[in-house]
Amino acid sequence: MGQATQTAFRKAEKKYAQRSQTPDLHNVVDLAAASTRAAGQAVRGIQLTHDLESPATLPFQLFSHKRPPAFVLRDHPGLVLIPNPFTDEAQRWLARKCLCDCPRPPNRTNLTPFFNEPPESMFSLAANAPARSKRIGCRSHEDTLQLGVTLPKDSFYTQDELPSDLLERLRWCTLGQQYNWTTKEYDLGSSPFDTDADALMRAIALAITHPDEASDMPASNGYDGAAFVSEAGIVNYYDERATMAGHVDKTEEKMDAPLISFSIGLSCIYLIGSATRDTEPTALMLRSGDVLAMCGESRMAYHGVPRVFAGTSPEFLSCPAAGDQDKAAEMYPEWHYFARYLSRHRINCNARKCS
Ligand SMILES: O=C(O)CCC(=O)C(=O)O
Ligand SMILES: [Fe+2]
Repeated sequence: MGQATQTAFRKAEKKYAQRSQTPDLHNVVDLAAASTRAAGQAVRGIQLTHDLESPATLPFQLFSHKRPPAFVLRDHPGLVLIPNPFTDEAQRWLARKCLCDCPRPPNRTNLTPFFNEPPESMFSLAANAPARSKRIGCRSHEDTLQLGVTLPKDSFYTQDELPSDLLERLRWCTLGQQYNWTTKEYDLGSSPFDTDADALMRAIALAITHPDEASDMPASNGYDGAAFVSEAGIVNYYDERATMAGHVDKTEEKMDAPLISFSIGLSCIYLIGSATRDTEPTALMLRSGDVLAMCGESRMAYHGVPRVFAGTSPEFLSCPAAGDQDKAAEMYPEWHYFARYLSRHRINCNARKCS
């Protein structure tokens, strides 16, 4: 696509993706850096309408405040941002969930069509002494074709591989109703949505219900959060060079419910535009723990991740001993495996109600 026909969204993607020099972050809305244009002009504070309650099943607090500060973007009605409401232990627990519990059968991953994935996640295998040296078998070409994808050109996907090498190629897993990236439909059956993750998403949906009642801003979220259930979700795994191109999530049958997400690990630039690629998007700095909800108008908006920033994972994730004393520790591999991964990756977990 030539310069003249490039959309405003694409231009912004290129600007933040370029690596030859540090991108100009002057216009990035960054709630943790008060010096940017963001703080005063781009966002407006809102009151959460319900307390953020931890699921009763958890032996520790998920949220550091019941009513943490929350914001909407003035130029993007319906985009709600709750800067990291989690305790450090909760972030570590969420990371463990996203790495050990989510990317395993019956949930599908980007590796599913090519490898006979064992019941454990690649992360758990890579962190386990006898398992880590055992190669995972690749599928036959017939099997791969039957699973509805084309055969890869990269020979990596046509030979047996070590769990640690597969982990480096893990890009996504699907939760609940399984999304088919080829047909762009939820037509690959369903697996149970993790109950704790669903409880967390519901707590957020409830807390952001009607935040604009008392203001003259356009309603940012008229959806009744009590009706929210996580029916489908995606966990995205980004290494330091990974990006997600601009898109609209519109497969869901009904689009009135918010799309809710949290991110763990490295910071990133998140672009949020409008219903067309022709509007210049707003760039947000998303940091570890940040919660984003796309409600109302912004549920239909183009968005993407053109840049992940190396070296930005917080100490309580990237320090090898950080999680050794956590309440969840005994169920999972030693923390130093997570620390190594989280110091080089960003994880985004999102949930949608489809019907
Ligand atoms: O990684 C993110 O923050 C965005 C993910 C996303 O847009 C998606 O999974 O549809
Ligand atoms: Fe998306």
